[in-house]
Amino acid sequence: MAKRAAGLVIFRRIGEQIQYLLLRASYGDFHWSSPKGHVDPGEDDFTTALRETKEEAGYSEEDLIIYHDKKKVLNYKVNDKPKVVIYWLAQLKDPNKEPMLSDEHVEMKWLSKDDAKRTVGYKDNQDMIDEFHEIILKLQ
Ligand SMILES: Nc1ncnc2c1ncn2[C@@H]1O[C@H](COP(=O)(O)OP(=O)(O)OP(=O)(O)OP(=O)(O)OP(=O)(O)OC[C@H]2O[C@@H](n3cnc4c(N)ncnc43)[C@H](O)[C@@H]2O)[C@@H](O)[C@H]1O
Repeated sequence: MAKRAAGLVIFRRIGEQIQYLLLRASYGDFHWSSPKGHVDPGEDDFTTALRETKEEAGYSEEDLIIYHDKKKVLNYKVNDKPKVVIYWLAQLKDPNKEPMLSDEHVEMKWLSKDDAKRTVGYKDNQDMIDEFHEIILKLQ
């Protein structure tokens, strides 16, 4: 069975700019991703996404506008085992509220779409950012 994780792709608006939050892992290949993590037994994906966002970035549901109908699913392999990651799009209400990191991450950045795509590196994640970005532009 595939390993399952869930999280939120969080963006903020700073003036005319749209920026995406990325966190850098404190382990392994020190990769960058949106807040997300393993779905615990009996937990639904959305509950996981909220819990992991609180644990990893310090943001609660009240800090965010969550677009429940804007969801993307990534499928990839980690150590040859399939993994599925479900992400919802979310906007940080107060763009000046900085995240509070846990010991799972060593660094955070707010990045433009193109810098976020470069930083995550993986094609499916880049495509997801593009798709979410188009959705955000239509929200304005
Ligand atoms: N590897 C590790 N070593 C030590 N402690 C660990 C660990 N992973 C988690 N932990 C610890 O385990 C505990 C439970 O964590 P928890 O967050 O609850 O569970 P998790 O499932 O491990 O969480 P994540 O899904 O966020 O894990 P990840 O960052 O490894 O996954 P990702 O898919 O991004 O990344 C996994 C790999 O896939 C790669 N990858 C990411 N995105 C893609 C993609 N789109 N396509 C292909 N490969 C990708 C990454 O570069 C990376 O190599 C925590 O204490 C945590 O610190």
